[in-house]
Amino acid sequence: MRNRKKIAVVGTGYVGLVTGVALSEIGHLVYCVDINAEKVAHMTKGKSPIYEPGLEELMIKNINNGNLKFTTDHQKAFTNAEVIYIAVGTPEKEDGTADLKYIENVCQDIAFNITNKVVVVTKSTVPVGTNEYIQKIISTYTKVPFAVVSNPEFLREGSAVHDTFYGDRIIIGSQTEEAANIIEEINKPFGIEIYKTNLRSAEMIKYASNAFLATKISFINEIANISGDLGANIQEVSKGMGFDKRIGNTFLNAGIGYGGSCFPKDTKALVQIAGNINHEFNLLKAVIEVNNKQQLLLVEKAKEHYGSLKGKKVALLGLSFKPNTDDMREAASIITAEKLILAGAQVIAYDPIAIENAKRNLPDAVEYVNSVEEALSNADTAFIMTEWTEIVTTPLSKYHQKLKDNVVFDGRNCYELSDAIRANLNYYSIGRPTILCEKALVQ
Ligand SMILES: NC(=O)c1ccc[n+]([C@@H]2O[C@H](COP(=O)([O-])OP(=O)(O)OC[C@H]3O[C@@H](n4cnc5c(N)ncnc54)[C@H](O)[C@@H]3O)[C@@H](O)[C@H]2O)c1
Ligand SMILES: O=c1ccn([C@@H]2O[C@H](COP(=O)(O)OP(=O)(O)O[C@H]3O[C@H](CO)[C@@H](O)[C@H](O)[C@H]3O)[C@@H](O)[C@H]2O)c(=O)[nH]1
Repeated sequence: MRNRKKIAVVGTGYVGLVTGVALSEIGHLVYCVDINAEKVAHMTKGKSPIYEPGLEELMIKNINNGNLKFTTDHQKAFTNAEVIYIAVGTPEKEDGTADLKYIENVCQDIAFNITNKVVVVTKSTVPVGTNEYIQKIISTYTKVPFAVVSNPEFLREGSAVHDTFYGDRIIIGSQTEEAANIIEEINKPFGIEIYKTNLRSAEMIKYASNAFLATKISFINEIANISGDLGANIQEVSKGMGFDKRIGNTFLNAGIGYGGSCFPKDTKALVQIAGNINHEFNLLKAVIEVNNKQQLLLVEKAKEHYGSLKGKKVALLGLSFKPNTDDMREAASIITAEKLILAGAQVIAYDPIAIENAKRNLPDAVEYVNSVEEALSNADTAFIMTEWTEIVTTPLSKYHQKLKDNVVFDGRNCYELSDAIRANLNYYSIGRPTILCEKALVQ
């Protein structure tokens, strides 16, 4: 390949691993470096440490053709590298601000190990001004010339590989044209629109995009929360709104709120970033509050239905924060399971992929089973938390057959109301009229 570069990617989480694999796929020599030796050993054997459709196949292909290497050794990865991508975590601290400790460590790793002129590209989501801070830390410890570029990541978990090759835009923030051009050249083969900005705009574009999407979700959830009782159906409302191109027809699915590793932490971080310049971001604070309440909605509906949940056996279907991922970070299933157990209920949980991760996140009292059917067979009622294909394709007649109380609380509006009526079920969903059938056991 012409212009083949040695590229290092630091951090092999959802962003780093996918970035490294994609860069190797377009022909670069990529060293992925991580401090987690167990993970590196696993990846060296062609095993992905995360569940991400299509990722492992591309990993194996590029390990075998020599384009993709994994190491715990920063020196090995950085020696002669022309570009270094930073993709380590920026989790939230207790006060909601982004914790930059992993970024700071990587800056030192970079400063102590680079051997030649290099472009340092920040993929991690970092507060406005952080790339200048990165520049400052690295230059404190090295005389080797380098430039810093902000290249925020917009991939979604569960479709990360697809999003990397078919994303909507690539943002390149830089103080120097030379560095921006190098990163532009690297990205051209993806054929995605590239927009070049200054460093701080690029950093802000990432937070603003996530905050806007979170706002869209909380907005539609609030509309849902009044629609059901008013006899409107939120799915019709969303669809009707979405015909307006200014609104757009995506990200208007009402449900039990947003979770995941990004929206909850990035909205809180942006509130803090605004606070640093004495701006009260009231809109975003409301978005967060609406979401916190939304995650409790199914438990509240169940308490209203039953009076008390004491002794009730609840099938909790879908545990990850969204389908097609094993990520449990900020999943609504966590708070739901906690509240159910606190109310004296028993929780029987099922997820097609995330059970191992769920065991580390859900209360110890939760029992796990191996199929939707097994969960339903052992339960009085079901809570649908994540719209995995396996869950949405389970016919409602199965719920009717198996659940002792014949009641379903659907947090993702997986079924048509007409199907619930036909299945003779008690069916609660989000922003749609509740179906209460005569034969159902209402206690
Ligand atoms: N997960 C997503 O969907 C997503 C999408 C866009 C942006 N982001 C942002 O990208 C960043 C990374 O997120 P993630 O979910 O991929 O993180 P992650 O927590 O899954 O992975 C981070 C990895 O970095 C490694 N690491 C930490 N310090 C290191 C060091 N000094 N050297 C080498 N490796 C080190 C860790 O061992 C871990 O494997 C965050 O800022 C996040 O906000 C995430
Ligand atoms: O209409 C919708 C769309 C999403 N969600 C929920 O929102 C959360 C986040 O979903 P999604 O955005 O698909 O997944 P993420 O992988 O968290 O991706 C978001 O966060 C990433 C990390 O910053 C960004 O890169 C992506 O662009 C951004 O979509 C999940 O709990 C979804 O169930 C809804 O409730 N309704």
